[in-house]
Amino acid sequence: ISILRNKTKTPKQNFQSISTDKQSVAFKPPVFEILHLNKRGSLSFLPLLFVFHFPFSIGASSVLIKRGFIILKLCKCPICPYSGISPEGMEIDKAIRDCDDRRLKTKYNNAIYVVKRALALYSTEEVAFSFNGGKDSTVLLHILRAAFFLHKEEEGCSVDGLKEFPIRTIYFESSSAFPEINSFTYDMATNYGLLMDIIRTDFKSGLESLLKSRPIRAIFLGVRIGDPTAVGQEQFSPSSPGWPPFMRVNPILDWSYRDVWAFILTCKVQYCSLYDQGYTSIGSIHDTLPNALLCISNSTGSEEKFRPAYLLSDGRSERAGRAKRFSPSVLNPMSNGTSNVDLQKHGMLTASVIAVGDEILFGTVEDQLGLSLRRKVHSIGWSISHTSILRNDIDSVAEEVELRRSSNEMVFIYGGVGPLFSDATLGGIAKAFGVRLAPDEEFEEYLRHLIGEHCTGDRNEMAQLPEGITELLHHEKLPVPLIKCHNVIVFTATNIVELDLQWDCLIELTRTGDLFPLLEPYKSKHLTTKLSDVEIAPSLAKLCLEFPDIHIGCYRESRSGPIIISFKGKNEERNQLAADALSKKFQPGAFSDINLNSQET
Ligand SMILES: Cc1cc2nc3c(=O)[nH]c(=O)nc-3n(C[C@H](O)[C@H](O)[C@H](O)COP(=O)(O)O)c2cc1C
Ligand SMILES: Nc1ncnc2c1ncn2[C@@H]1O[C@H](COP(=O)(O)OP(=O)(O)OP(=O)(O)O)[C@@H](O)[C@H]1O
Ligand SMILES: [Mg+2]
Repeated sequence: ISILRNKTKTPKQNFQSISTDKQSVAFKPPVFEILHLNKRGSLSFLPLLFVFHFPFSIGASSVLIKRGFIILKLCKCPICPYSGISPEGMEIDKAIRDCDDRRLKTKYNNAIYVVKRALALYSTEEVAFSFNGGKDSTVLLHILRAAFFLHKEEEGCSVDGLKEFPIRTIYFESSSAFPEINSFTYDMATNYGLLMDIIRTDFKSGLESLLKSRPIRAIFLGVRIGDPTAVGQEQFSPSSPGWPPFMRVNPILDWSYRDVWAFILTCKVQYCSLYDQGYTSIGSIHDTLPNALLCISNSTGSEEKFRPAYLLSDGRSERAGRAKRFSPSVLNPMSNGTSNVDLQKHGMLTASVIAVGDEILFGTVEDQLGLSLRRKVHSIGWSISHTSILRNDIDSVAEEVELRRSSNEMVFIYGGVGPLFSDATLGGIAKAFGVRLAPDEEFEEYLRHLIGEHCTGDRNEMAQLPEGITELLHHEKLPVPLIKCHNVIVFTATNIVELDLQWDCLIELTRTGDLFPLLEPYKSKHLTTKLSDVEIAPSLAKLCLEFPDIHIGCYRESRSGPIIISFKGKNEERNQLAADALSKKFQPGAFSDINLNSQET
């Protein structure tokens, strides 16, 4: 205003401020000053005013000027001394306090609480904010700014005049990011004075080098419970094994899709333009499309139009526009050009059996299910390539499932399914397939019948299944259906009787449906000998080459006792031929038949 007075050389009294409207919109509130120009003078000062003080947008409609008014709209500007974190951080707080959305208020207060606890635990230099311009990290940006302000206020420190937001911001920039995301991220950095660390390598190595150069101990992330990467995380979760050590702080972990949009719209904060074009969750340009559920169908066949992201009614479909991460051949192991018939003919199908449970791993309980399950799988003619026992840990399960599902036709997994904190199996499977755990209404219905009134917690949380990849296998004899996620079948059995029932139902469903092929069962033949291992070793090695279709195994029950040789194949005659071939290489009577088959079924 003083510049205006000087430029126009209008006496001070000629300008009269007739109204000041400080609007409480989110962030740098535009301040309107309407000045009344008593004596109409030259308007040439107006362009000059723009040049000299461009952060302010100056409106002066000719009508108004004729009537002697000039409107000055004083807005936020990155280089303007009025920029900074105060009082805008408070504008968010005020917007939430003034709204009537009680759920949003609770979510907001919890998120603020988490940030404030983190700021109490770590110094400002020790925390960082991982920002990618997405809607969730946009929400987090504003929560961080508000919480920082509140935290400093509680500490009795003033943040007035701070031009930069002191929590360092990390952005992993990638050439496959949407340009809109990139420019929005940079715009936000400028608008809010974010101190950016731009990293152009992958997350893990980028963080490794960042943590070497900065004293960062905790990183704020906009991860939400529905995200695949949220599986197993809490509001404070140490980074995973194999990652550099830091605390992942997830203040909006419990926010739903609706909560995110309620916040953005209530606080009227800016968000990336892609969300107005039907994108509901944004990955890379290679794997993200607008959400088809927001498509406005048009009969003319012209370009498709999409409604904005905040109109998506069911947040569970948030990631519908994101492509899944696995290849079709892994998705359907039978679709890699080899037909079921071919595979069956050659009896080449392999399965892995995975047990999940600390109690099994540490030997606290005897794992009878594993033995029984391996025999069952073998009895349908499948070969077992691997069996493993895992800790109750989502990352361990995810890693193993990912490895086994891609190298085997089927994976059978048991243990660790249920509502306990230690039940990591379904979360691990979800993570292995790159999907999130989401409440499943159908499964919830079964649980409702089963648990009924005994349920104290949120049944919805118990009924969370890997989203978009789960098939429930119903059988009238089963109180709860079996869970199949592509080529991974989950048994919920906790003892042999339950496993027997689940297995029998599965086989019945397989016979009637097309879950997986049932193959010609293996047949075994066993010989025993008192010859030493050194004596028989060369002949056995040769035999393996002569009978590649037969699995020839050799073991002993005690160091000094006889050796047992097993022949396992789909054809009894071939087993016999191999056994005869071995016997012929030694003195008659060196080997005798032994019947062990009763143990095998
Ligand atoms: C700051 C930061 C920390 C991360 N920490 C971990 C971690 O501790 N463990 C992990 O498995 N992934 C970690 N990630 C990777 C994410 O879980 C996830 O893979 C990544 O955000 C890519 O997700 P998208 O494929 O859905 O885009 C981290 C990512 C970021 C940005
Ligand atoms: N490239 C990245 N740079 C910095 N942080 C990232 C990056 N990608 C992911 N993050 C962190 O992980 C969180 C979750 O990522 P996600 O892809 O779900 O983005 P978002 O912000 O949630 O947006 P949306 O779900 O709409 O894609 C982000 O909020 C952010 O904290
Ligand atoms: Mg997200």
